[in-house]
Amino acid sequence: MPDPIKWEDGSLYLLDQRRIPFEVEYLKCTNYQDVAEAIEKMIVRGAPAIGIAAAYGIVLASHGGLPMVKEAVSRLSKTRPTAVNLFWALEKMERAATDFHDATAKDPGLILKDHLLEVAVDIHEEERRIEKLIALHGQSIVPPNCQVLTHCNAGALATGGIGTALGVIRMAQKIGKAIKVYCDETRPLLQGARLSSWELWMDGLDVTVICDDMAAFLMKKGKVDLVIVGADRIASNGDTANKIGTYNLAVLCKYHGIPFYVAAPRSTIDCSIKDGEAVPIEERDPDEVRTVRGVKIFLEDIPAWNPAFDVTPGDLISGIITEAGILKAPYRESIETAMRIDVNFEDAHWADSYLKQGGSEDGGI
Ligand SMILES: CSC[C@H]1O[C@H](OP(=O)(O)O)[C@H](O)[C@@H]1O
Repeated sequence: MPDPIKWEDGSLYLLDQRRIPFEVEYLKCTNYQDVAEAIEKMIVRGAPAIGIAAAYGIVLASHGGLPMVKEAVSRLSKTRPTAVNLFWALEKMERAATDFHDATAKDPGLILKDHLLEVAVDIHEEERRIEKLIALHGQSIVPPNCQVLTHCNAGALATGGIGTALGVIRMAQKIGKAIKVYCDETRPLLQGARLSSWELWMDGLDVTVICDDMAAFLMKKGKVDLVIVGADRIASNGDTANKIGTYNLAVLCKYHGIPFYVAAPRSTIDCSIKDGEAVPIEERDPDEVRTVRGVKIFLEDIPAWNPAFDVTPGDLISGIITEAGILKAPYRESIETAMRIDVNFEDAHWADSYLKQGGSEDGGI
């Protein structure tokens, strides 16, 4: 699986996910403006991946010192409003620059860029380790011979690691639970059809793409035992913002008595908001609805509505799988506890032993 985010020789290379699966092309970013545009155009997308890319964007601004770092933070924070990982990463990078700036006042020899690169790489590497823990915890809710439905792409392309929802699926498969996966195509930008099916197919999994409007009938036919999705922002009561169409699945799962799980790192939890009403929902260009891969499907003059996310109430969520374990309702309490847990990353190593089974040295992805 090509890395969606690569830092090489002082530049950031972003896999252009708009072209996947038919072309594998990287965009070279040499300044923070390039990174901001890449996030807005969804060349790089997915909550954790957006945060990681933005962190490297701050590194590209470091030659201008703290003033340019602050300029870059402001610009990057205006790219996409919903995924909280973006703001978490920018805050961490700005704090590192500010703290370091005080230090450089005393010792001008220190190089801000090297320090910020260290912090950005650490954010990236920690995300990879976190996803292995999410996968280890999450596989426990996947029964053998499970038929799993997933929505959008919460895989390696969305996170820079093994993925969150797809990381759970990969781990369950590697541990020996034969999995059949259905991917919702996920209109309008088709992240499920283009990205998730490609990731899973490349890993040799049994994957089938369905149109979003087929999910209910698939459930009625008894072909879905579990739904697992990613997240972009989780409120302190467990209400979860994720790709538009996720809420539909949660309601359908309630009706059909099917478990509905969210998989996400704790950096996706926003404890500053009490419920999902406060999540800023990105509205994108109506032309994304008006076209399919550039081909118009209805008249220009007819308005289109294009919210990129919806919010699933916590009471429709069976569990939230994080690196600190699987959180259950009441989420206000379980989230409060989870945020205080000091996670032992040692376990991530034995995740590798599973992921490497039949896979390459880099943990099977
Ligand atoms: C692992 S988070 C992935 C999350 O992000 C996606 O949104 P987008 O493709 O618009 O960045 C979608 O909500 C996924 O669940």
